[in-house]
Amino acid sequence: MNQTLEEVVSLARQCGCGHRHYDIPIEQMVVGREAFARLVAYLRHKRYERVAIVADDHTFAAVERSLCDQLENGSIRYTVCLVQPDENGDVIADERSIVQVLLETPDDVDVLIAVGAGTIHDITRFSSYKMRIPFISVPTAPSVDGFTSMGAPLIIRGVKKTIQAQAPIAVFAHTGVLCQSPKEMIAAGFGDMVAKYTSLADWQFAHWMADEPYCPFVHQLTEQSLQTCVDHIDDIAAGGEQGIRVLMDALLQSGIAMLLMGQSYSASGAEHHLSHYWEMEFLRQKKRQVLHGAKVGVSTPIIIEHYQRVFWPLLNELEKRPKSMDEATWERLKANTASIRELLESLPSPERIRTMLAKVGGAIAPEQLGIDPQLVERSLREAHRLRLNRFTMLYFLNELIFVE
Ligand SMILES: NC(=O)c1ccc[n+]([C@@H]2O[C@H](COP(=O)([O-])OP(=O)(O)OC[C@H]3O[C@@H](n4cnc5c(N)ncnc54)[C@H](O)[C@@H]3O)[C@@H](O)[C@H]2O)c1
Ligand SMILES: O=P(O)(O)OC[C@@H](O)CO
Ligand code: NI
Repeated sequence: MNQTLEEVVSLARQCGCGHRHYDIPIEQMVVGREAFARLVAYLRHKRYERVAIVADDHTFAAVERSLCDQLENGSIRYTVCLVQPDENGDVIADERSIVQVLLETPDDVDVLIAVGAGTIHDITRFSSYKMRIPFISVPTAPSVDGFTSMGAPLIIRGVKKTIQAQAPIAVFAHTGVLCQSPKEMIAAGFGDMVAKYTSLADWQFAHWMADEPYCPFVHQLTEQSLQTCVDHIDDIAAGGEQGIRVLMDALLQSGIAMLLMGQSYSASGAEHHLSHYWEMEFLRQKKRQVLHGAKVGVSTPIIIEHYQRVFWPLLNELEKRPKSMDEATWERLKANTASIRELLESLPSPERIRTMLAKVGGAIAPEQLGIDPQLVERSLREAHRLRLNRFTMLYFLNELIFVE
């Protein structure tokens, strides 16, 4: 983390933004080679006797010997639930996976341990919440900022919805395991961070235009985690321990920012709408899933281009009320024009973002991920409908501007 966990807890307590900040239940957060030894010490300290690991075939293989040997040496008894992939070979955070975890978890378990990346964490987060027991996070790849957050984005009847559940009570991220994770997952983690350029801009916009709850401290935590990744891009691209630690710390900090607000505004704007739309389309077409961070990485410059192309001209036509706008929208937009201009100007160019993504080995265009231009076009028109309670600039342009 850029700031220690203790600093964040203390700053959140002093925050004067006027909004409720959720308590951070995370008691320990370890990123290092000693993570699994510290996990065992933590389990013993908590006197947890019955532990259930939730993983999938790949994530369990990534930690198996190093984690299980430690647990056995520490006399911790554990069961393992390996969540099964769907017909396409993907493990999905959906009804089936959740029911599998509920069925395979013994009734007297004290704590669940999520051993995996974003998907395993969301399945475990939701299942443990419904079982009214805590969960511990053991990330196997620095691929998303969803380890420390409390929301679980789930696919329910084919629709991606985020349900607020719970954050972990502790995180033990073994840097040896993270460094061994596939390079695409490291690039995806960087992509999920780059997405904060547009998510933060959308959040700020939502606050100005629709009085959505906003907190400068949470904004700053997220921005700081993004900036450290940008500052250390060479280290992250090299994939060594130092770069992976910087990336992981940033992902954990962004997750805590979401947790403090009890929702994901800071981390997920229109670029996430597009990604979720593509994900659902791939599920419908029974195509193999693409990493979340890879999708939000390529959607971020697309959203910036779209805002520059569609929003910018609108801001120059506000002297008289344009026919495309109702009175209230016009007044509000006029009152905030200077701030919105400045906000749009502050976004990096799409080329700069693509250069950064390429540097860490990530995709820069949707076609590289099997997402065709028609799907991109359709998502720019429709994807905001997935989250009608999220007031992004994309929502605004599609729902509140009336094109004849
Ligand atoms: N809760 C949140 O706040 C939040 C935040 C961001 C993303 N997410 C969600 O996370 C999900 C995506 O997670 P993801 O991108 O981490 O992918 P994932 O968890 O689906 O993992 C992708 C694949 O990588 C494998 N894998 C993981 N670690 C590995 C390792 N060390 N070695 C080899 N293979 C490994 C997995 O088994 C899986 O097959 C999406 O559903 C997204 O919406 C949630
Ligand atoms: O819950 P949502 O809004 O899908 O986003 C969570 C996460 O992907 C942010 O990086
Ligand atoms: Ni994300």
